Amino acid sequence: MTDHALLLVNLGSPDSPGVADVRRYLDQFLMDPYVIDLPWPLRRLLVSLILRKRPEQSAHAYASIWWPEGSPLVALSRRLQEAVQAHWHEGPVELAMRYGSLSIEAALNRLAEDGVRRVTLAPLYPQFADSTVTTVVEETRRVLRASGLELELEVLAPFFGRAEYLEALVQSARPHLQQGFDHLLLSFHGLPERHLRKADPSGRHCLSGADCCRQAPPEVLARCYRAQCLRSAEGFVRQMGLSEGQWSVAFQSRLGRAKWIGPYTEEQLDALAARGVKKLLVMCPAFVTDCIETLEEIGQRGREQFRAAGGEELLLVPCLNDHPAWAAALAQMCRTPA
Ligand SMILES: C=CC1=C(C)c2cc3[nH]c(cc4nc(cc5[nH]c(cc1n2)c(C)c5CCC(=O)O)C(CCC(=O)O)=C4C)c(C)c3C=C
Ligand SMILES: [Fe+2]
Ligand SMILES: [Fe+2]
Repeated sequence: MTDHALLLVNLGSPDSPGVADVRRYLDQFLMDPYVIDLPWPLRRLLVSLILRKRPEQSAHAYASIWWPEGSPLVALSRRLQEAVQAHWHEGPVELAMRYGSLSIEAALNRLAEDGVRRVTLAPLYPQFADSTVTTVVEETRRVLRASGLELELEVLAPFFGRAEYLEALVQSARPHLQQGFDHLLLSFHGLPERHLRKADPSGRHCLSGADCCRQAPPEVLARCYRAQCLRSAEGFVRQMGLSEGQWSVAFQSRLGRAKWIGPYTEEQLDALAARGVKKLLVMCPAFVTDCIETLEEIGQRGREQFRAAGGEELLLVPCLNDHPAWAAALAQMCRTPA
């Protein structure tokens, strides 16, 4: 059987670190109603305000991490695609980006032309959020409806707690942890608190108390990004054999003035340095490929901040990228996607 394809979808990057390309990319990304969840006129107004200064700042940040092959996120996703293909014999493995170049539409058209009948869609996000997973799934469904392509679609569910993902994380991170460290910070991408409340099917569990994520019932856990991040972190440290006090969780990449889920990575970097942590390891398990948020925000700005606060060394643990254990794990999870 060679008619069952995989479609890997990551977030996407600007075409270049030039200000015009970054502005176009940010406009498409932030105008997605799953990312900035305001009615269109307000969203347009807010995004236009953000686009007055942000493209210059982000372009500078992108330029500092750009590779000869282009954006690290896109280049690493391509390498992952090739590595997964070696484990997936049921059909082609395609790659698309939700924003910017490499559209989902073009990928689906290529698959249909190749005679594919069945597609397993793998949003490359371990934890569920409307701003990542839902927007990818909805865009894929929209393209299928609009094009009339007759492709049977299955979706890989968020894999935050799956043994295959956690084991790959352990195998890729272990050599870095073996170098020794005072503390391990697991820094996840942040999310506005409003998004968490909106996704809560009970309408009252999320953010109801300091420990709500640890007591989330299954239907809440299935939709709560913060609870899923904590499960990933706990699963990873358990399998690594770390003890309490050696590690903590924080959330990075806050944008705008609204309240985001905490604790905030920026504040934790100062707090850890003040507590006497000298050698800090940071890993970012919400990202499967390294990107501006890991390489620049943590690897450059975070490192400077930690050192200025009295720390000596901040080491960034690479994301899963195209690690052989991860490529095998992803193919295996796609065989039982639900
Ligand atoms: C309201 C704004 C944002 C939400 C909500 C958000 C959620 C979210 N994002 C990721 C993963 C990635 N985000 C990346 C970049 C990025 N994210 C935002 C804003 C929100 N993200 C911005 C404005 C940017 C662009 C960079 C910048 O200007 O700072 C990336 C990296 C892209 C790259 O090219 O390298 C990833 C990956 C997750 C997982 C998530 C929700 C949980
Ligand atoms: Fe983001
Ligand atoms: Fe929650």
